[in-house]
Amino acid sequence: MAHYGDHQLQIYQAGLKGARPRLPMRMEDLEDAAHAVLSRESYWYVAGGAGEITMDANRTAFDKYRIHPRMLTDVSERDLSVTLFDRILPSPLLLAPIGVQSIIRPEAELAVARAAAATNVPMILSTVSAHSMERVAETMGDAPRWFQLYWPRSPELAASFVQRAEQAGYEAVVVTLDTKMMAWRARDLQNAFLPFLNGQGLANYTSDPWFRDGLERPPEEDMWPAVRRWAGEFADPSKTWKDLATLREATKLPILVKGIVHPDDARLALEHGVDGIVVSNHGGRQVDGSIAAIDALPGVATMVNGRVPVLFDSGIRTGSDVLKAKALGADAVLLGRPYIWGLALDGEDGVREVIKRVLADVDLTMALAGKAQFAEVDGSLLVD
Ligand SMILES: Cc1cc2nc3c(=O)[nH]c(=O)nc-3n(C[C@H](O)[C@H](O)[C@H](O)COP(=O)(O)O)c2cc1C
Ligand SMILES: CCCCC(=O)C(=O)O
Repeated sequence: MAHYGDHQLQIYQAGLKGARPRLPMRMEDLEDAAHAVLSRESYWYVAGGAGEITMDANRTAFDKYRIHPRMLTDVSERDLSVTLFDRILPSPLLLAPIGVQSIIRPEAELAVARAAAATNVPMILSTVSAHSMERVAETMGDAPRWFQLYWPRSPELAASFVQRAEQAGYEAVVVTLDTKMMAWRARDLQNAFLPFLNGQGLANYTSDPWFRDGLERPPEEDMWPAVRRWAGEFADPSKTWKDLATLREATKLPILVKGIVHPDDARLALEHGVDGIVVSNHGGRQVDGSIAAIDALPGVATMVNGRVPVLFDSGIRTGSDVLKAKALGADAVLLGRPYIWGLALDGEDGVREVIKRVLADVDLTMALAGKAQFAEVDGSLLVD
């Protein structure tokens, strides 16, 4: 039986022929290598946060939780699969929605989509992608994909987005709640860099009939009216829980909410009929000084109590992070910045390689901790 961990042997075997890994193995070195090839503006747009306190805490908080390995269990046949919304996925990993990937490479989300499809890891496409959701879907065949919604001000545009997504074979809608506006981000302000203002990341808007209708000039001739309209449409700070009902009417797809860190919001989300929750603090990019995402997970998971899937992101870098998140109540996790470093360094191949490494690490760490089934990892994996 093939296992994700076999990737380890492939790397050693290539070494026998004198080949060293193309991408640095340690996550920190991977990020440093990406830093070296990207422009200052692009690197900091991805690496930066709303200050550094929560971004750092997202990593260091994992250290508080320690795995307590068990010996002499049969781990010869391992299974990392999870079932989400009736689809069996071979692993518990999804790609977090990351917008405006054209600042990294022009092929952007198309390269990521191909890597996701090749590894059967669902891609969650951002609303603010550089390529339209239809174009991305075309590159993916039947491979699983979800659509992340930045919930526009106009109900017409919101409905159009989710219906286009449904039409293009996206299997779930992830509504991001933590970005009603962009945080104060010192790195980007220092670089005076906001890629949307020169028209990047607007493909889903400029390809939308409703959005185009309201423009005095087509974006192909003049991007500025589209940018202005986007700035007005992007989000609506007046939205509240009751508005979820209008989204619910617009699509049959499962709706998840992303950005939940408080158990009371998990309760409200359930009361308003969501189909899943993503515990996330947006990688520390929105509220600096807020709770580390992994510390928010147990309270949310307890509140949800298995009624809907709970996903987790913000700080996932290694196999043990994935296992800790599962032990603390997540059904699956989203990988964020690391795949962007893979994209920066080696395009589609780089993204695929980063995914394979994380999954190899999950597989080996799980086995060495004494578990054969990811689905069976629970709180008993951790030191009390
Ligand atoms: C450059 C960048 C762009 C992002 N764009 C989006 C987005 O368009 N939609 C969204 O819901 N989250 C977005 N996020 C947040 C990610 O989905 C995810 O929550 C975050 O990256 C997790 O933190 P980590 O990458 O440090 O693990 C973005 C994150 C980064 C780094
Ligand atoms: C306008 C916000 C878009 C991208 C995003 O979510 C981020 O940069 O964190």
